[in-house]
Amino acid sequence: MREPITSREMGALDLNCEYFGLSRLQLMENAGKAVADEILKRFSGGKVVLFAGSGNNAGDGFVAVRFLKGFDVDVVLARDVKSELARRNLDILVKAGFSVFPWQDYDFDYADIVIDGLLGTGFRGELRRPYSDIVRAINESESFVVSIDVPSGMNADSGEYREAVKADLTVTFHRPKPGLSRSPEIAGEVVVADIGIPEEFEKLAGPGDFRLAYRRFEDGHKGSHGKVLVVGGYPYVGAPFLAAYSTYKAGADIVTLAVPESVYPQVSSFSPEIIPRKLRGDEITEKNVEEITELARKHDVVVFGMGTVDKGDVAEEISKGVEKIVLDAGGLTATPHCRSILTPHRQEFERVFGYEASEESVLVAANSIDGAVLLKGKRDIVSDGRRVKYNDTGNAGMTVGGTGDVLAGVAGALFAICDDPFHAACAAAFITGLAGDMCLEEKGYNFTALDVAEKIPYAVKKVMELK
Ligand SMILES: NC(=O)C1=CN([C@@H]2O[C@H](COP(=O)(O)OP(=O)(O)OC[C@H]3O[C@@H](n4cnc5c(N)ncnc54)[C@H](O)[C@@H]3O)[C@@H](O)[C@H]2O)[C@@H](O)CC1
Ligand SMILES: [K+]
Repeated sequence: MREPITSREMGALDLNCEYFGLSRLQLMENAGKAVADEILKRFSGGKVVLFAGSGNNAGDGFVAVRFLKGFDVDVVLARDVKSELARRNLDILVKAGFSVFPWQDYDFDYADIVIDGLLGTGFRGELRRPYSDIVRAINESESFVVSIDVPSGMNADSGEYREAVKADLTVTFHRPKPGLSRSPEIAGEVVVADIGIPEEFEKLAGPGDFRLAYRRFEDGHKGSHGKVLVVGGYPYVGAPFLAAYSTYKAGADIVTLAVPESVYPQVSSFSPEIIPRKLRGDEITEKNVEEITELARKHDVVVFGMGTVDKGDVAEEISKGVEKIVLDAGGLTATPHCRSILTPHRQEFERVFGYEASEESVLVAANSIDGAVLLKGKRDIVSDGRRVKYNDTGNAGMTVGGTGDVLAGVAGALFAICDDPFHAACAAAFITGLAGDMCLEEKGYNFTALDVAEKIPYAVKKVMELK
């Protein structure tokens, strides 16, 4: 059986499908048809009662009954249908003359088959009435019970339940939900139905991946959206600044930029938003490790290396005293001792790891660290040693200098609020490329890294508004 998928990951995949052109309505049609097919394999006729909730789980049920030709079907609504897609499918049933009843008016005395389309992966908390009444009625019946996706009342991820439908058969979609194997006593026989999501979509970063990493708190205080320490500079000045600036643009609350004395005067005059810190000496060396580690204590993540050359030793020492680090440019030669994201381009990757850049070698490289490798390229490859994703946003205009620094900063901002380096890296690659694509649309190919940074908030807005 395929590896389970959590409801958050499934939600991300389903947003990605929609973004790549495979609509939720199509998926719902396939899901409903799959439920009907499993019933048709086992029964040739009889009385069916579909109990429907208010979400897409109900929508799958409305589709399913359309395929049960020759069965006597009653559709029973627990409450008003809220999901627009489910509503569309319910309207079809009404138009087609199906018998539809509100639960409070329905006299449930007999069914050969009950279809449980009450609650799926959107279920939270505990069953409220009338759901609890319906679940009890289903469990008291002698009917063959088919649950759609998960038995209603069960948490799809943990398998926990207080009161839940006891299914004879659960038809779940795409991949099993983790809760099903944790509560086999209520899941019954589990069938994993293919609903037509291409394998490749599992490996393609999309807006769903960004949403897995990005979080906003309504009641947030200063700092709750991330505190990032960016360390870099010398010989280059613009690179660490670009990274720090982009960290803000990707939503971090506090960004501190620490650079050596030699470049401090320039860097500190760039932007009033960034808090500049002066590191002793003309370039970053081992003697700065203590002050950097001390500074890092007030931050969630350190982004190290932009504008430096061969500072792997320093980066490695810093990584011993912090929890999360993003390494770029001169920091890449380190083997980090904490959770990390490495952002090499092809040449850097091949120099540091000694293999030709490929999906396989990125996977192997990522396996050697506690974190993720984000290989930048026409098609970015992200891996944490277990999972691999590609990212196809971005365009030829992004070969301009500095876009790598932007990406490192964005990765830092996302890593500060998301503990999973793989999700943070996928999100960073996707959103930075999208910002680049928005630049291309507006300005043609002659945009700069600063233009990409400026577009990050708009890319974020676009992704967060997707439905
Ligand atoms: N994600 C996907 O890719 C796909 C999902 N599909 C179906 O969509 C389902 C998820 O749909 P939804 O996200 O709409 O969620 P659900 O249909 O599971 O339920 C959401 C509804 O239940 C209500 N609800 C939540 N907790 C409750 C509680 N404790 N008591 C009473 N009501 C409660 C919510 O207010 C919401 O209206 C899946 O389980 C699956 O059946 C399919 O259509 C195929 C594709
Ligand atoms: K269900």
